[in-house]
Amino acid sequence: MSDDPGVVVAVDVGTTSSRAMVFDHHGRMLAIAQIQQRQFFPRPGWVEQNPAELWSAVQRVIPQALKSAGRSVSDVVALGLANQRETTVVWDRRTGRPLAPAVTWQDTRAEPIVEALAPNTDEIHQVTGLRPATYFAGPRLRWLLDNVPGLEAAAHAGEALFGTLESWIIWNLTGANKGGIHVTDVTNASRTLLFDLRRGQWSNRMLRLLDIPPAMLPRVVGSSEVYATCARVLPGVPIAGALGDQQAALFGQTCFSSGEVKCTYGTGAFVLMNVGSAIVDSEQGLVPTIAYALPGEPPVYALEGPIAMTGSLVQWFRDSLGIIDSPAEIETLASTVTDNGGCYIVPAFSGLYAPHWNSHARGIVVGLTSYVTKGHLARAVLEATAWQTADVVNAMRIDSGLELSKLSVDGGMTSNNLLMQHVSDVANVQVVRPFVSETVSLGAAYAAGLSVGYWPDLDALRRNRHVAASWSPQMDAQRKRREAAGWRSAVARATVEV
Ligand SMILES: Nc1ncnc2c1ncn2[C@@H]1O[C@H](COP(=O)(O)OP(=O)(O)O)[C@@H](O)[C@H]1O
Ligand SMILES: O=P(O)(O)OC[C@H](O)CO
Repeated sequence: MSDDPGVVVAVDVGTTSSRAMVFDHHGRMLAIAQIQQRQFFPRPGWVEQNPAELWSAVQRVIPQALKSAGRSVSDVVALGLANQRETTVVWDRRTGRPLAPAVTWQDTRAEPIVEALAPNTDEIHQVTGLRPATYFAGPRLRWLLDNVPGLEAAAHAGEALFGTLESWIIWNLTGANKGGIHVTDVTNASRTLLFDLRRGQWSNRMLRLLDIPPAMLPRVVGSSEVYATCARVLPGVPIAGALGDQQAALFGQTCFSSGEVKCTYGTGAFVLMNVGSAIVDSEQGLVPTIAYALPGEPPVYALEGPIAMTGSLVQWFRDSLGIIDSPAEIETLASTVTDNGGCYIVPAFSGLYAPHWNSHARGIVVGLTSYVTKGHLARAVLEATAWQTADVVNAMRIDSGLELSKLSVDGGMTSNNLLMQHVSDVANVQVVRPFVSETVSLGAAYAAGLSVGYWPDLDALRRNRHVAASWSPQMDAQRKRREAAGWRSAVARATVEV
């Protein structure tokens, strides 16, 4: 008899791509398959995706990854999911067809709905832990109910369903119109503005405030339990874990203890700190959220600083300005100079998220003189990510009263050494990158593997973690003070309403 324990498959439905990965018992990634997916920008501030395209990507990446790992469906002990959060999907219960485009987390069309919630901000904050913003799913669901013909009536009749992307994918994996289950994991639910963070259930008050028909809501489930078995793609395999991608990264980084912090650098950047079993409220513009919920245990909470624009500023530098041909080139260009030449870029292209939360702020480049070269601009692009991280980490220090000396990092931008050094310098932390940098998928795999007993406990996951690189603060204090003042002044100018 074989003593092969099998493999766990994880799928990460991200913003720019969907990926599937195959992991072994040591948490090693055996194979990855990835498909880029489109974003649509039909009007200023609108960012949509096609739910059918995302589901089709999932259907293709899973078999591709299994094939390149040399494994078959019968080797897969569990499937875990991670997803871009807050993105809103509505579909028809009978046909399984989407009733509208997916309205993504970056979309600001629900601004008027959010503004109308302003008088109730304190109460909303009390219930959901969140302050109204277009970032969260609930207001854009209200927008869809107002604007998609027939949706409101279908929702009241229980024929139209709402979900974030893990709901949509689980629905499809478990049989679409024939018996698909309609669930959402608790970490995704906590990002809707419809969820009572303390009670761990949908909030009747919020549903009334946004006038959301309860019949369209998914059932809330934990992050690490068997929800159902797949009817399609991986027939018979238990779907055993699901988390929003940033919570998955926290889990994959094995930040299981209170005070441990990670930052994932992709399109945007998301700093999450495990705060343990009690909600920590923020005076500093951070977002209390659910980190994960394991079976039979109370939920673990996190404090989050979402940053809207980091890697996407590098993409803009490449695609709109054409100064580089690939993201990796920005490091070479930035290394042609030793500092930013007095130039700062605040990438508030669609406002600023944490800790400023200013939806009127707009992007700004300050300090231009004839001295500034494209090398300085490249540096300013990278430094914008570092300073935004520092702003969030400093807010976390104040809210938590902790020193926060270590930051675990992952995501596409962490291959940039100059950037990682700058993060370490300006946030005054030791930056640590683990060997498996695909921590979103790893976290989803861990949640799924734990619930089927593939891994026995959190300690087994901690033992799988190996550090690949680390950076310690090196910048002299005087330069740091000068540059911090430059950044603060640039942010102040970006937030002046024009
Ligand atoms: N070497 C690099 N230096 C700076 N930015 C990079 C580098 N490599 C990738 N990026 C940026 O990282 C992002 C891709 O990271 P990824 O983790 O795949 O993002 P996501 O999960 O949001 O799709 C892109 O926005 C890209 O511009
Ligand atoms: O798909 P990503 O990596 O850009 O993540 C998006 C976040 O979940 C939005 O909150």
